[in-house]
Amino acid sequence: MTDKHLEPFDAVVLMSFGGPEKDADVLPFLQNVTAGRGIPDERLVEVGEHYYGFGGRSPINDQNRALLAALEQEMAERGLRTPIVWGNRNWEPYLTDAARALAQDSGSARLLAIDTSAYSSYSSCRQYREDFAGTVRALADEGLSVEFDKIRQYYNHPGFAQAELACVREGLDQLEQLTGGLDAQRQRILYVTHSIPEAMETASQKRTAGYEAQHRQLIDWVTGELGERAVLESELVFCSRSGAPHVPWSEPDVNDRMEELSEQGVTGVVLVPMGFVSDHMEVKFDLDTEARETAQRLGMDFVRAGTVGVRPQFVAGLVDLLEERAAQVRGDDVDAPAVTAEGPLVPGSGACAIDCCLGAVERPTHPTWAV
Ligand SMILES: CC1=C(CCC(=O)O)c2cc3nc(cc4[nH]c(cc5[nH]c(cc1n2)c(C)c5CCC(=O)O)c(CCC(=O)O)c4C)C(CCC(=O)O)=C3C
Ligand SMILES: [Fe+2]
Repeated sequence: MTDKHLEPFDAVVLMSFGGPEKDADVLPFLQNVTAGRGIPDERLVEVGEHYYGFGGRSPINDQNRALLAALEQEMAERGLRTPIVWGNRNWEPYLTDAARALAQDSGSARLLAIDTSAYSSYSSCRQYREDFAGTVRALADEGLSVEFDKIRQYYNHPGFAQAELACVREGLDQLEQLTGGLDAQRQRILYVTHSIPEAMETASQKRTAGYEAQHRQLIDWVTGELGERAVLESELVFCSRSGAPHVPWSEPDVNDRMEELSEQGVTGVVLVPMGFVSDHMEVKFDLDTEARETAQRLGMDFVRAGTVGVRPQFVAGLVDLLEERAAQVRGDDVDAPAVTAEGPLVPGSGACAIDCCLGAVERPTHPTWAV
């Protein structure tokens, strides 16, 4: 096979949230996450307990190690020789350290980033671009020149969408096995994503369909693909709200909705964590622990569907997106497939422009796409 490179990039960076690895990491990690964000202390204590309950170790880092290895393998199989590294916002390995290591030899590096979040919002897109800006500045102070670009938000890329569809199909199979058959009257699919503040939702609508609407578009696509298997009604619910009680966040909460549905005679649910690419702490605690307890209390049949994780369609889709972005930056003609009406959210276009997902506070982002 001939060697290929993702020209003009020197390396790929898998960019994620980061998480603690042991008890002693939990507090400093939470301080990193919440610096200046106005999260009530009670909420921090509560979230700290979630991590201590899992030995102080977030599942997210091992999941990123697995994703990194899967991406490496997929790139190698395509003959792509561009190196790939991993960097985080809130814990080691930090993005700035990963970028420094890449730039140290030649004094500069041009990096193409994958973020581990699929939808458009400040938390899931723009904030990562602020991190890039922070790294660019920090390394400039050290005399190193780094530049970032990123792949598009991929909630409607066929790779992610097909992998999500596979998760839903498996979840339905499990509920069917558990209860002896799917029952349109008494069972529901609950698609779950991370709740965000209403102001963040509004900001996400500036240049795209918006965070919530993107989830709904993908749900509609999945429902269509399920065909005759689309027996159960489905809806979108939220988890992991963390703001002060008087600040509005996306609703309904998954537990509240399960209570309501139970009162209406629903006896079984499949939870599909479509807002998370792997089984993060939110999935392990808020769904596998808390929502499962809610189901037990209500006497409901409960299935938690998988996340896309390292499913081959998802991993191959991410590498397709690397090739797509590199081609766009080179100015080559390239197909940008998408399964929903919004179409591909091309970086640098309106979908991910300088004011995309910008809320009340403006902090510098990188790349500083002007359009
Ligand atoms: C949309 C979204 C995603 C999905 C997109 C993406 O993946 O990026 C996401 C991911 C994650 N969030 C995570 C952890 C936390 N998020 C917090 C706080 C917040 N999240 C928010 C939103 C999101 N968060 C928001 C609006 C806040 C309020 C404060 C703020 O505006 O920043 C807090 C503070 C305590 C609390 O209040 O919960 C923690 C500890 C972890 C790691 C989990 C692990 O360890 O496995 C992951 C992957
Ligand atoms: Fe979060």
